[in-house]
Amino acid sequence: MNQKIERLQLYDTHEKIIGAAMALNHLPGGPIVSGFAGEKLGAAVRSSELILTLHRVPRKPGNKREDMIAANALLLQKVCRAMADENPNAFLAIATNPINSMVPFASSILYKYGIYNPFKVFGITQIDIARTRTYTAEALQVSNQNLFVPVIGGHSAETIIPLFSYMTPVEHVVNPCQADTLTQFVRKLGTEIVFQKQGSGSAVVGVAHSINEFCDTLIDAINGKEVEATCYSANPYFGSRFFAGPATIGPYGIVQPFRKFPFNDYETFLVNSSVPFINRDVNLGEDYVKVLLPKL
Ligand SMILES: NC(=O)c1ccc[n+]([C@@H]2O[C@H](COP(=O)([O-])OP(=O)(O)OC[C@H]3O[C@@H](n4cnc5c(N)ncnc54)[C@H](O)[C@@H]3O)[C@@H](O)[C@H]2O)c1
Ligand SMILES: O=C(O)C[C@H](O)C(=O)O
Repeated sequence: MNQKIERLQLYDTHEKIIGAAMALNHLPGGPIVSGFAGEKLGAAVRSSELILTLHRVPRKPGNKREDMIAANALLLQKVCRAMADENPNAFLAIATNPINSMVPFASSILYKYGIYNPFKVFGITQIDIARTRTYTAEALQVSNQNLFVPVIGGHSAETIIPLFSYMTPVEHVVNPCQADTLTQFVRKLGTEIVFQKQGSGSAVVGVAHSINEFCDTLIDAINGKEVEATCYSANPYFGSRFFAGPATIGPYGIVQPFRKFPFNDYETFLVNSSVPFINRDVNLGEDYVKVLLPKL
């Protein structure tokens, strides 16, 4: 349990969430947990400083992340509506896939509701850092404890970009061939888990770990510190309106989105080839607003 969280309000359309909240309350040292179901989404988001979404349908083998927009957008729209009604100043962190489209989708919806703050909407891409770190350490046969590789771009097979030239500690180096092999490997890991779980879900434990890492840092920001955390957010620096990378975040949201710094030729190639995919995904998310809102 994360000791920095004082109060945790869980929401699910299904009543089973009440039992899940009760079970979490049995753990010592954690937050006070309440469950909210059905029509009680407004009560669940009321007075929360951070609203986190990790709902609904994980993809099935054969699906791409972008196939999940229709399955997952409606509930995200409802969360945005509840924010507009109950808690317009909260931070919104989105782990629901497809992140590349869901963040622009939520941003457009919040804009329509008159409460969009681009500095307070985050897509959680931390899992790509965890995977890169683990498998790079394995390839180099070093401890993964202190190893860190920044990962930028987006969260999909075509847009995850590990920056091996910024790996720390600096004495660890991967050669160009290893960089390409690891990049292609890490890009496929989400799909591989979905395949191996045979339609029963996705990387549940990995995302729990990654969300905790991200939220732990974000809570420090909410509590007044200036921190660095990787997220997919509004970003004007790469030729797409959204882009992931280490951002500086403070109590009022993102202070400085990830900016370009010198890339090697391979990283430049990856960035240039990811931008058209991110633009496509951003358009898919924004276009879905036009599909959904007239029906509401
Ligand atoms: N960002 C990441 O790194 C990352 C990693 C893994 C999974 N995901 C995404 O997280 C989401 C969930 O995946 P999972 O594998 O945990 O799935 P899961 O099936 O294990 O969990 C989904 C949960 O959503 C709940 N739910 C369903 N309908 C709901 C509704 N209308 N309102 C509220 N809750 C609802 C279900 O009760 C269930 O508890 C998917 O979109 C998946 O792609 C993201
Ligand atoms: O791949 C998925 O569908 C889930 C998640 O995005 C992951 O990377 O594991």
